[in-house]
Amino acid sequence: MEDNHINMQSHSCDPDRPAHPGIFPTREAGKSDHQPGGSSVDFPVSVVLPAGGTGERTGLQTPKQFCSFLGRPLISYTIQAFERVSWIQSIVVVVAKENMDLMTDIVQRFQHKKVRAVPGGSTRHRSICNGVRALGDAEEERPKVVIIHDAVRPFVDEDLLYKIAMAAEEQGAAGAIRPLVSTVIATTSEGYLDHSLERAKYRASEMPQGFTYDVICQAYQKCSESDFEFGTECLHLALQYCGTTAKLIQGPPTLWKVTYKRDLAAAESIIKETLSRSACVITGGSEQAVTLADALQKAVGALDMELDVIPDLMGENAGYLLKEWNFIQVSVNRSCLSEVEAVLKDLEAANRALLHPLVVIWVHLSGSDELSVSGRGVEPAAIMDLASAAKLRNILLYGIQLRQTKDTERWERSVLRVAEITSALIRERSPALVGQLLQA
Ligand SMILES: Nc1ccn([C@@H]2O[C@H](COP(=O)(O)OP(=O)(O)OP(=O)(O)O)[C@@H](O)[C@H]2O)c(=O)n1
Ligand SMILES: O=C(CO)[C@H](O)[C@H](O)COP(=O)(O)O
Repeated sequence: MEDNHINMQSHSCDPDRPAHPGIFPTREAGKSDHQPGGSSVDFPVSVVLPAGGTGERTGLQTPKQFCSFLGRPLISYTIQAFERVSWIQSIVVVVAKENMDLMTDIVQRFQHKKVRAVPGGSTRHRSICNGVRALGDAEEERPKVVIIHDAVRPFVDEDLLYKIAMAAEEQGAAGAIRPLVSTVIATTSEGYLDHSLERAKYRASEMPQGFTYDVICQAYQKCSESDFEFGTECLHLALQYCGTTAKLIQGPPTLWKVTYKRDLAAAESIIKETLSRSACVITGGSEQAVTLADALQKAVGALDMELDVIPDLMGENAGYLLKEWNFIQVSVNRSCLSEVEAVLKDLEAANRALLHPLVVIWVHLSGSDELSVSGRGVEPAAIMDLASAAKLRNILLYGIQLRQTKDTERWERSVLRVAEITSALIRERSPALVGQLLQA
């Protein structure tokens, strides 16, 4: 259970919390991307992402690295996890020849900048070897350290990459490990137990792994056809052919490799959970909106989502537009969509919401005397039209309507419903509900 566990209660300090599939909602709006501990390496590091497999074990036609979550292929999440690390200079993605065009299209569509694709081989080692060779094409661009990471492990974070790169530079090779979940046994050819290994002494070898360029090149130059055909462990090649003993570093459980169909569902759920951590409420400065936002903050806190409350998206607050935040625009007694239209325009100007569908929720707080939104100006069709246009830009717009009341109990119930609906809309990102005006 541990591997797919998602901690629903705590936030950024939990080391086992899902790492970032290239999505990293930092708490500080307007600042540049977070660098854990501010660590950076001062030697050139490049990455090889083997993505040339067929994903037979998923039982699907599409190789797992090209399966999409929220409209974006898995490989793109993995690439972004590396691309956002400032000290990584280049990324080589190794794909099967027949998928080169698809990969080029992904690189363009999701605006990957540090990436180039090279053709893979018939086994994982052959693919990795092609990637490493491609890094050596231009002598002046040769990295000091090469990080190798399966394209189908999207949840890798900068802290671990830093540790791997530093250890690889010092030691020649380094790799991530995890404790074994099950005991490993050896079987006889007749299918009986031969012996079992003492579990505490062994570890599962995971990715990422890092090597100095010289070590990994030499290992692939010297290794046998049998290694290329049947080998599964780059660290072993470094030991056997270069005498390099790898430093091993324990990584988080989310390093696990998408292998079976159920892993794709688990990856999707982690991606959704990560994208749903934070939202900001835009109040327009109205007193009632601030009261509602404060009440929402309390209610949503219990649902494990953090809300920042801001009056508008001006000045420093414009930083929110560049982050993986969701937006809740509260409009009070104003049954027109102008405020949420302004938010959509700001997002468009900031060129946001290309990589992941972003959620914008319009909360219309009507006066106790107002009948309904449809009775006063805004027709449900208007929000539907606005939402359809926004959806083309990968923004999912939903509406929630609630009525002010002096009846405290009723008001609290309504606020709780807004919080629940908001949380569900942000988590699920359902395209089917886009443009709907829900009643709280
Ligand atoms: N000839 C190959 C085989 C595998 N890989 C890559 O190596 C990583 C880990 O391998 P694995 O999980 O075994 O992927 P597949 O070989 O695609 O899966 P399966 O064994 O189920 O077919 C994947 O990113 C996969 O695309 C590769 O680049 N070239
Ligand atoms: O964990 C690893 C250690 O090097 C590799 O990702 C693993 O060996 C890939 O193997 P397979 O292709 O059999 O899934």
